[in-house]
Amino acid sequence: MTVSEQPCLVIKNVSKRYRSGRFVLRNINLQVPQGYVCGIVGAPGTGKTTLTRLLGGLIRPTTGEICIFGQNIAQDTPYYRQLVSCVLHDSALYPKFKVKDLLLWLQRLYRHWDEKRCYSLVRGFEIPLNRKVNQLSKEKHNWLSLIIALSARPKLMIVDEPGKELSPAEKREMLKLLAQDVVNHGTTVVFTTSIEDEIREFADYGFRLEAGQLFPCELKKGVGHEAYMQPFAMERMVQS
Ligand SMILES: Nc1ncnc2c1ncn2[C@@H]1O[C@H](COP(=O)(O)OP(=O)(O)OP(=O)(O)O)[C@@H](O)[C@H]1O
Repeated sequence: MTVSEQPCLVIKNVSKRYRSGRFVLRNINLQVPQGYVCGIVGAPGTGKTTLTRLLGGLIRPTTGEICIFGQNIAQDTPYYRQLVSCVLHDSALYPKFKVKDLLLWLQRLYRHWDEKRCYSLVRGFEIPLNRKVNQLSKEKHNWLSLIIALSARPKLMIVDEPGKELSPAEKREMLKLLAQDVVNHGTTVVFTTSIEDEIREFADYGFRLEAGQLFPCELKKGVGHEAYMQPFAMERMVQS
């Protein structure tokens, strides 16, 4: 397998049990190739946030391993942190920073930070630069989290229920923005949702999370996202 064919994300036999309870995820296997959108749909409480936090390296699997471009994320290297942006639906940004100071600080932190794009999105979504993060509305905070994640120019974006707290129109806009990033920059996107139609519209490949396991969703390919739809065998993504 050449480097370009190497999957962006590989989840191998991953299970997760919190100390206090049952297994939330059971022996999950998934491969996501570079430059595709993978959507995971699940009812409330099925483990979407748990999976997102595992992929973002925020918690550790009970068993199994997660590799990004062949590297196990348990090693937690700065290299990996530059490759991945993880946005949780309740992500908290530094509350006391003014937006402009936060962006300047992040710009120094991320090697591939795209300043031009960042300010263009900040202007486009009318994020007030002089306001403190904790004075932003929930909607603006949501947008800012996504803008920051995109501006870091990650190879892999992991987004937990994008736009969960936005209006349906804004939520669509957010999903479109993510899909555009795949077209324009070859980013790989993994997002979760509780709405199956979003998977049908925005994902190249979709999976249903149920009883701790992933099952492929039937997608009507070509509906609204022909531009970034390319043939790929789904069997290669889920291995049982
Ligand atoms: N830190 C934790 N400790 C113990 N149990 C937890 C913890 N976090 C989540 N859980 C449990 O794991 C299960 C899955 O939760 P999770 O938040 O991952 O699901 P979800 O699909 O994201 O739900 P929602 O759509 O409501 O956000 C739930 O039963 C939840 O109570």
